[in-house]
Amino acid sequence: MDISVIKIGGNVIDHKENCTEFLKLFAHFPGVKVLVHGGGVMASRIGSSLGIVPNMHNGRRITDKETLDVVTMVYAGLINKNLVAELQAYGQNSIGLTGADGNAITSRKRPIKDVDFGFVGDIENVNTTLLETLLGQNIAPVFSAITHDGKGQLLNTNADTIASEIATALAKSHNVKLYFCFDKKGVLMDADDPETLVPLINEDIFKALLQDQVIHSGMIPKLENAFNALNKGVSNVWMGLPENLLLAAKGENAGTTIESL
Ligand SMILES: Nc1ncnc2c1ncn2[C@@H]1O[C@H](COP(=O)(O)OP(=O)(O)O)[C@@H](O)[C@H]1O
Ligand SMILES: CC(=O)N[C@@H](CCC(=O)OP(=O)(O)O)C(=O)O
Repeated sequence: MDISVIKIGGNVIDHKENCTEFLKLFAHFPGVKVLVHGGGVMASRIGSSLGIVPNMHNGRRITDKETLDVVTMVYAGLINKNLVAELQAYGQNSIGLTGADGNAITSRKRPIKDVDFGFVGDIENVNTTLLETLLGQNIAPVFSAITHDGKGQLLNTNADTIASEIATALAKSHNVKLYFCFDKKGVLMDADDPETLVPLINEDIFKALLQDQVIHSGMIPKLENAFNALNKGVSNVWMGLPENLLLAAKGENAGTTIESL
């Protein structure tokens, strides 16, 4: 099968109009597809309103017990169910999942090294049989950023990592393309200036831009996940604005394409 794995960032879905525009696009995107959504900005805001202050390290959330409850409610509940309901309205049958549903994604609580990330899971397995069954019925799986350890514990997992690991697992038997849609035109030399787009990036350029702090915060895990997918058999990896998704699918350069060395 030709499969598109599309990730949508929290900064896009946090704006109703942008979210709706993206979901219509996703519903009409040709072929078989999987959606993975973030929502970090919403979890931070809703958590803060409950007195649970966000704690980030290099773009990744430190997830204590209270934060895990917040992210479960916000990602797997509020966001995931609203996205699925809206997709149904656009004629795209879809099913909202955490990693626990259908045993879709198992992960292991990250061991404590320099930093204790708390209830954060590193992915161990993606249930491709389940995904193939759903995709074969033209039901789009819609994943929130929650996985489980198989022993009853839910874990928070970066949504870019989920997209990358799903794409990689499916790439063992299918032709998979991975698209990261977010609130910027792509990788930028100046994150506030869309005119400074970097149209192609490889790992050497990434390391140099990281050193110069041109790339920071959430862009670090996004690019690490992009290279991970490319190095493990995903045929194309792209990042950019949701409205440029169709151009990207046609191979037109409207964002940043990730290249292997
Ligand atoms: N060089 C860069 N180019 C574009 N964005 C960058 C760059 N460095 C850091 N960023 C930041 O990374 C963010 C994207 O990461 P993140 O917030 O995790 O995305 P998402 O919306 O997908 O969750 C951008 O909104 C931007 O603020
Ligand atoms: C462990 C970890 O960092 N989890 C992420 C999951 C959500 C996410 O990735 O959302 P965006 O795509 O909107 O950033 C978090 O809680 O922020």
